[in-house]
Amino acid sequence: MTTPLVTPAGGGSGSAAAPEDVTVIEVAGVSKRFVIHKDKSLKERVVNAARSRRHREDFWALRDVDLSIQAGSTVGLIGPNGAGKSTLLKTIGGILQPSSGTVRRRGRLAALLELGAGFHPDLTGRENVYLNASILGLSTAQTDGFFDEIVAFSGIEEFIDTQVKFYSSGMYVRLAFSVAVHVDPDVLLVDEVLAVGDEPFQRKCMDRIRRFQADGRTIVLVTHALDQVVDVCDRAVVLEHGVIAFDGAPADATRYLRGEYVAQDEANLEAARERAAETEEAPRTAGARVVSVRVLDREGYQLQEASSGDPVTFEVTLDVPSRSDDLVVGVGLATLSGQGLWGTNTKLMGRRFSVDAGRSTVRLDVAALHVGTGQYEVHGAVAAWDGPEVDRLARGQIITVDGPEASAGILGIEPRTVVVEHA
Ligand SMILES: Nc1ncnc2c1ncn2[C@@H]1O[C@H](COP(=O)(O)OP(=O)(O)OP(=O)(O)O)[C@@H](O)[C@H]1O
Repeated sequence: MTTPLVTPAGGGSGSAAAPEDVTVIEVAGVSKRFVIHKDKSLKERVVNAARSRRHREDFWALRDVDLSIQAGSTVGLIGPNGAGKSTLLKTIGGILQPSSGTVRRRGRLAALLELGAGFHPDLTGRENVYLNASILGLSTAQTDGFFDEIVAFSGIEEFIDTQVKFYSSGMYVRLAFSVAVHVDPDVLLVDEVLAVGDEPFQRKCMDRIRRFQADGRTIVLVTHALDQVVDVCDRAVVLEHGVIAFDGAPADATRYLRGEYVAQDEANLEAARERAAETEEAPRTAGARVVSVRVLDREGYQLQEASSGDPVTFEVTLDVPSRSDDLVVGVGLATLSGQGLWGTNTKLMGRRFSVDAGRSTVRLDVAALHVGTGQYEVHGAVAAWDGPEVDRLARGQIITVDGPEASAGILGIEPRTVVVEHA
């Protein structure tokens, strides 16, 4: 059975934007259980044939989730793989029924969910557009009205009479997104499938999403593009293991999640170190640790504040278990939400060196710190010359930068003159 791209949930008008204090989606105590069937080995199946052929296991993809979404908001659902984001989005869209709890929706809801959902593979693009529209309750004449626009936006005119089973993922998403946004929904649910579209199409989709926002419509977006969440959303919800771990401002949510990813990376690094220590061929860099990273002025004093364009020195302090000439030391800057901005390391700088066992400091001079007004995280890392990173201090220091007065943004680019010529 095909899943409708658009559901007439709540029977909304599909046109007027709802006032902002109206809750359009109310998820209350929602849990979703999947039953996983694990095939046993052939031997087990033969031995236990009389009892059961399959082994069943319950898996809770969502646990007691509460979420209210107001009209006119753009909410990002973020979190690690398998956290339950898509399951929650499908539950909101009415495509999955919760095992317990309730979901209430208001207004017409359009959903762009996983690849394969929404379209019937044996039907052509044209037939699928009409099928989806009829599922929504639109007449053929109404569908005729927006058909050309859908096809033009999708950019796949040539293939509109081809069965969708022959579509590439990108073509599929182009048509699916186009249908979803042209049927005048109050609420748009978008799963990360947009990422399979090429860059120009993704830009077009983002433009359309911004237009939706300007119209006061509601958008729920699942994505792994954390910078996009900060850019587009006014609220972000972090899901982890099927529960809401954070709900708030996008910059705070992405910082929280990046912190979790760093903690996970550190746990992985630790496990890799332990594994390396157990093998005889453990690299000599295995136990290297970044103790601190600081930004200094040329006199060697630590800077908490700097001006854009200042010469600075990054100082990384290391603990190394044994003498090594195999180390790469790196430093970098990121925004407070964790978006990486810049980095360098001693290998990129063509500088190989050796350090003795124990504590050492490595200083990297930078001619000018060209960043705009704001606060930045400074990180330090150590890696093997031809191997993986062995340790990283994600937030060694925060530095406040006073950028060029006449410019805004992350880059510290100083504007000089304005020339106006009259023709
Ligand atoms: N139909 C299903 N049957 C069994 N398990 C499922 C089903 N759908 C999802 N799951 C499981 O539920 C968990 C949550 O899946 P979901 O797709 O919602 O995660 P996600 O956060 O969207 O992940 P990703 O970022 O990888 O897309 C996963 O462990 C997944 O394997």
